[in-house]
Amino acid sequence: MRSALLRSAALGSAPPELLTTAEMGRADRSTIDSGTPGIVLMENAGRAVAEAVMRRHPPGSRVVVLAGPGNNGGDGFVAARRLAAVGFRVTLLLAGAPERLKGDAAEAARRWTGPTRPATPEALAAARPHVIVDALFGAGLDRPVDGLPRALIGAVNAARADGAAVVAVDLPSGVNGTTGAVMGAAIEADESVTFFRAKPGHWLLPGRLRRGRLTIADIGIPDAVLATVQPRCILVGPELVRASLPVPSLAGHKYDRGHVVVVSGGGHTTGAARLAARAALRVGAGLVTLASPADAVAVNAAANVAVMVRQTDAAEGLATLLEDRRFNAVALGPGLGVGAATRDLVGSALAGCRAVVLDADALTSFVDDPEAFFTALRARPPGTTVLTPHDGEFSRLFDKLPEIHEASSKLDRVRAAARRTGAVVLLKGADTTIADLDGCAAINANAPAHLATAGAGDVLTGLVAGLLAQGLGAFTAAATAAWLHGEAARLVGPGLIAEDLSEVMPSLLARLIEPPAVAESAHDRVIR
Ligand SMILES: NC(=O)C1=CN([C@@H]2O[C@H](COP(=O)(O)OP(=O)(O)OC[C@H]3O[C@@H](n4cnc5c(N)ncnc54)[C@H](OP(=O)(O)O)[C@@H]3O)[C@@H](O)[C@H]2O)[C@@H](O)CC1
Ligand SMILES: Nc1ncnc2c1ncn2[C@@H]1O[C@H](COP(=O)(O)OP(=O)(O)O)[C@@H](O)[C@H]1O
Ligand SMILES: [K+]
Repeated sequence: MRSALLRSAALGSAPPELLTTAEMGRADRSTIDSGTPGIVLMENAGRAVAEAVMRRHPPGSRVVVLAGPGNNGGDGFVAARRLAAVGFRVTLLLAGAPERLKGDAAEAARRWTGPTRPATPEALAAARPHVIVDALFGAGLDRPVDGLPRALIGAVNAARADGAAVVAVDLPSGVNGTTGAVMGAAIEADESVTFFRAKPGHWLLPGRLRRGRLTIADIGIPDAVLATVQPRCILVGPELVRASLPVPSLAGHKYDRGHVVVVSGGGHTTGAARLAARAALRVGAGLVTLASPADAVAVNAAANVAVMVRQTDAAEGLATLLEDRRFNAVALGPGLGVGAATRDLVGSALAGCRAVVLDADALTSFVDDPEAFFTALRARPPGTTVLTPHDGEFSRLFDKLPEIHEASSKLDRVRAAARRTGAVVLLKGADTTIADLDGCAAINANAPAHLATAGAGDVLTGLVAGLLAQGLGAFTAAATAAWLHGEAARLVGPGLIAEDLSEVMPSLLARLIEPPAVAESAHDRVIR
């Protein structure tokens, strides 16, 4: 399933693969080794940057190209030449000595025939630019910025605050393309023009907040290099979701679409499980049952119609219920409370091979002895378990582990957690990140900020469970659910409350799922 999702990446219109800076380096090298000279790639990159400037600014505008000492600076020299050729008033400021330029960047500098001045904050301010092309650092940024580069970054941001537009080459200087981290200081761009594929740092926070609009330019690197590079991370998008969503068969029945059990909290905390249960049903599970402690049965029964309610007393009750193998996905955590009773319920759910999604209190209940929990998770069949922590739950459970403590990005933290638990881990947020045991990862970035509202996470748990019940593997279910969740929030818009998310699911799914072709009958023709 997971590999199907990664394969289906090729079907989408916006390329979903996200390349680390190391992977991008391999893509460049592989293209160059196949006969395209590096200077051709650089010329194409610089032209794409110049075109981005031309799209929004008239000739005659004052442009400062701030070029750094590497190939990012080389792209800047090309952009400067192209902009000057069509009437832009270009000032080229170089950070570093011209004789330090090497290879393609040195060649691009030779092709620039205008003056090259030393880059200083004063020179930048004196040029009074309408537009700044930020070609200081791109993929080669490998340490925190300090000294002159830091002062230059400050000067660019000050000029932007005064009205200059900033177009970043590849990445805003100071943003790490692989991790999205700001390395000491970073430029704030209005647009970033990157090449071949986006990088994780364009989508992970805080990099995403610095890059402005993202333009991905074709610079002549063929898609075929992806077979060599084998990227391990994708951006979830509609094409991937469309390819993964289960389509019910005309000949099928509700049990073909799975039966979800959502475990309810006690009489005063049933809302979270109800939100999850309704979402599981809305996303297409054939049946959903709320497993309720005795004191919650009445309230759950009164508040549900299509969702069924069964009394299940504690962990033993859940274990007995789950002896019926038709219950093929279990969701638990929301509203359960933290403690031994929840740990026991999780134990009942994890026994056996049905799919399980654990959220909220089902995670927090294990913070005092995470190792026992991880051992139980690792014993499960691969691709059957999803954990959906928010930042707080993730930190409580994982942050004591050195490999997670030391990870340099959200992507690496989630990958390390997935490796440690064997489960698919989905770490929520504006840059929701999902990873599996093998390091396959996905970032989902379509969620609007108003999705951060009480109960939204419970709905996500239900969506994951509903998709697991319909047979999706854990990675695909988690990635698909995250995108549907974000998109539902966008459809509802500001004012969203968690209940709304499930209610827009039908119109959202209708846009994604092609109904199966129905054989036309004679009767249909007569009526027409
Ligand atoms: N490869 C290709 O064919 C193509 C590549 N393309 C372009 O190349 C870009 C990558 O180029 P790149 O690898 O040369 O790295 P780049 O971002 O210019 O920076 C390296 C320089 O910065 C320096 N430096 C780093 N950190 C620093 C710090 N904190 N503070 C101070 N200095 C620091 C570092 O210095 P050093 O470590 O040597 O002291 C080195 O000199 C990529 O983003 C894209 O725009 C396109 O043209 C398409 C074809
Ligand atoms: N700034 C944000 N932008 C977009 N989505 C967000 C943001 N912050 C949180 N979310 C999303 O909102 C949901 C909140 O879930 P969670 O924290 O579990 O809340 P609850 O426990 O109230 O259900 C998650 O899906 C998360 O990804
Ligand atoms: K840059």
